Amino acid sequence: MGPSNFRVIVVGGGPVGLSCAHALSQAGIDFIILEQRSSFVIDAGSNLILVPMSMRVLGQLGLLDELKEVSSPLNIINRMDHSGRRLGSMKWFLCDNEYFGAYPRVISRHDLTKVLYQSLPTDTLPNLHTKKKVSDISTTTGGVSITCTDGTSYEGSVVIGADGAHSFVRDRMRQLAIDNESPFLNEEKPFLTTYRCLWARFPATKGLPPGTTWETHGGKLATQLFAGEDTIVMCIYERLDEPTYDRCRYSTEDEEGLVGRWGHLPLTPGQALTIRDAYESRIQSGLVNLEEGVVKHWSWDSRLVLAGDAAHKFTPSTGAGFNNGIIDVVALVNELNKEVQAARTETLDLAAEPEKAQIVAAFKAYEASRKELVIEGCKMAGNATAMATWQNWILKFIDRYIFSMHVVQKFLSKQQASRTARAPAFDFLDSEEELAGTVPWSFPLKMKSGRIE
Ligand SMILES: Cc1cc2nc3c(=O)[nH]c(=O)nc-3n(C[C@H](O)[C@H](O)[C@H](O)COP(=O)(O)OP(=O)(O)OC[C@H]3O[C@@H](n4cnc5c(N)ncnc54)[C@H](O)[C@@H]3O)c2cc1C
Repeated sequence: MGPSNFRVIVVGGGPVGLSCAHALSQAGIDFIILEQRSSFVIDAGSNLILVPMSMRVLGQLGLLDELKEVSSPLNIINRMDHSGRRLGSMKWFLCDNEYFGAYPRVISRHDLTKVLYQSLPTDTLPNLHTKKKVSDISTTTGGVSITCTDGTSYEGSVVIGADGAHSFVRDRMRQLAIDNESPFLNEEKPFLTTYRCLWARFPATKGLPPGTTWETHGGKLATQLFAGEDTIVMCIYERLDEPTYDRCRYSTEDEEGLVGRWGHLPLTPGQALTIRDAYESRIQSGLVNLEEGVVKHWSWDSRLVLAGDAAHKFTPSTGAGFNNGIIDVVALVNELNKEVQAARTETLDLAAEPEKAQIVAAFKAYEASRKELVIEGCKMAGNATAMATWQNWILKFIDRYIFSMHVVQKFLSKQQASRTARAPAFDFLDSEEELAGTVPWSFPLKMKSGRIE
């Protein structure tokens, strides 16, 4: 950690907050993390898919080998309708192994957060605080001051809001915009929910080896099943009667109600495993609304900036949420690091802080580099969910007859590959290029091995 006066306060220690900790620590930028839960390792939640763009930067952070040990490669998604009729298969999610030399991987949220937390340098651990629910943020002439519900307070230069879809930092940004009569005003409720998702994790069963993936599609409801090493996760997407901007918390009775409505439907061919079978053998489950949208303004002045689900929310059908969150971290820390290094070099003072204008420019450059790709990704995820739940006859027709055509998948895979290739990597870290395939990354890494300059 550099002896700088520039200190970043990260609100939220979920997967994106922990990724910030790695990136800031590698850049030598002082930081603290404030997390409301009692642990950084999350023992709940659905599994996550890691795709090549995030695996590449996790490799730069030196975490890929460890993550590979606790994750399984995914290759083919098999698809059928609710009556068991095959709809064909596709590469997950249009991610062609040959393009980037890697299969996507399925990992439990527990293992992901465990690796992210336990691999942090020991000298940074005192900067990570649990049981700190942020309840107030004020901007000062020198930076920001944060208060938590237990009465403790923290001072810093900027705040990164990595505090999820219902972000407190985002609410505070809106209040500051209102107080200052600023045109940079976000909506009060930026995310629309059209679907809810019941997820459940249950013990691995015979006949579903790690990496097996099944989807079922049909009117109003779609399912996904991912087999990991020890457990299998199912996600059931149900379309709501009416889309809503309101937050909703569901109870176990609501979960049981959904299973009552749809429990007879198969997750795999031949009724071998139904939704009810999987739910009844669950280790954990949850029912959540699937918010969708991209926040209009990602930063406030030179003080507050959003990353991950706080800035954008995707339906999980394409596994895009965390994968985009970590790329936010890359783009944001690249920009901040540039300004911190420039301030240090100009003044020959390791404690120098960037000027306000430089931080504003860094935040704007970060947002500009991410927005377009994130909006595209969000639309794609929403379309995938709409198509799988046969939202109208056109989508049903495309899903049943067009999407499984090899030529269509090849075309879409190439488009997806060009989006992936545009994802940035850390520009201040060298790397072994482990993920090299037939599509060149548009952000070449400086190679330790000297293969690419
Ligand atoms: C069913 C399901 C399946 C998914 N599958 C995938 C997938 O396959 N691939 C993928 O990439 N993504 C997937 N996602 C999305 C992924 O889970 C999210 O995008 C990811 O968790 C976002 O990380 P985050 O750190 O931004 O937010 P979160 O994970 O929500 O973490 C935010 C953190 O901030 C803390 N916090 C909140 N408020 C405060 C406060 N006031 N003070 C202090 N701390 C606070 C919270 O406790 C939490 O730890 C899925 C989501 C769902 C619901």
